[in-house]
Amino acid sequence: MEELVIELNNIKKFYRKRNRVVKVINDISLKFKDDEILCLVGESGSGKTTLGKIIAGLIEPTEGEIRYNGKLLSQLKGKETKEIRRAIQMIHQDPFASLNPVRSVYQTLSTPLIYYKLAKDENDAKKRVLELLEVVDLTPPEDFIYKYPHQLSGGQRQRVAIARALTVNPKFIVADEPVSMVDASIKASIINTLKRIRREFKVGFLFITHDLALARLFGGDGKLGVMYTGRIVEYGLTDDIIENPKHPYTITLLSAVPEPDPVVTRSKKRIKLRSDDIPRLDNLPEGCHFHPRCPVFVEGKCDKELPKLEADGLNHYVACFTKDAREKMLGE
Ligand SMILES: Nc1ncnc2c1ncn2[C@@H]1O[C@H](COP(=O)(O)OP(=O)(O)OP(=O)(O)O)[C@@H](O)[C@H]1O
Repeated sequence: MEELVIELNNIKKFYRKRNRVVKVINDISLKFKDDEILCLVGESGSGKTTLGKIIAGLIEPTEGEIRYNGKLLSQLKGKETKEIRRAIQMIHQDPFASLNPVRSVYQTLSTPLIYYKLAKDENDAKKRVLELLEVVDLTPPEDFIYKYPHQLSGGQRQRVAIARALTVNPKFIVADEPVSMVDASIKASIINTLKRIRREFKVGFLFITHDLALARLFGGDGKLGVMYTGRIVEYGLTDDIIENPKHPYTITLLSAVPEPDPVVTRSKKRIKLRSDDIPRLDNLPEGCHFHPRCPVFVEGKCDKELPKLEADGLNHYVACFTKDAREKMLGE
């Protein structure tokens, strides 16, 4: 496969809980190539993980379609399906849960190599596993290859999970909050490893995080999608959105990012929302989902109509009726 184009058209994902419908993803359309860097940010419960799993083909949408190089998963032949599954790998949030406790690092990493016939024999598999451990900065690799998960720290386990994703030479990696559960002191070092992997292997990423500063650190040169209640409310170039946010929710998120300089932090305008409550996904408000909290909401409009994600500038898309939200919220 030369190039992989992933296309999501009007994706929805609903779960039924008792008698209620939980609307986790509410009409998302996106198109991107496997060499792109996309970050998804949003509060807990906004649907980031669910969207990541849909992209990786791990869960099916309730409505809408996902196409890989123009084809639906259901239209792919056996070999093609296997190829897509191999091309898109996922790194999960919790390195403790994602590794099998009774399998050594060697067993974890050699199994996919053998399954996909990427290693000729055991010797070849061992050589490749040692190389992969070097790639994820577990050095010297001989010290790690026969260890079990309980003998590794959280950060080391996450590095093994990254190596596992790399075993099958993926084209695109969905990294779901890959450093949220590791010690603060090693977050930056794992991010640096991922950035090097991005460059060296020319692999694209969907990087999921609730932390805008981290999105910028990893994907400042890529694109950013801001999610709220299962919708993308702002989408565009990461640096552009951070410098020039247009959606009231993005503006609010950015105003809450701490600055390294305490003087700047103190001088930053704190935005007062009309409410702090995130709407329930089984009882979403009519109109714009953000309107009950939005400081610039327009009565009779925002509580009645759901704004679409539309172009507002070059490569910048916003789902909001108010075009000067920043001026109104920050006085800029
Ligand atoms: N299998 C499921 N059944 C019912 N509800 C689910 C299921 N999976 C996810 N949800 C709900 O969907 C919502 C979005 O979950 P998701 O994990 O995608 O959000 P998220 O933005 O990644 O949040 P977090 O940062 O906390 O992981 C949550 O309210 C969650 O409880």
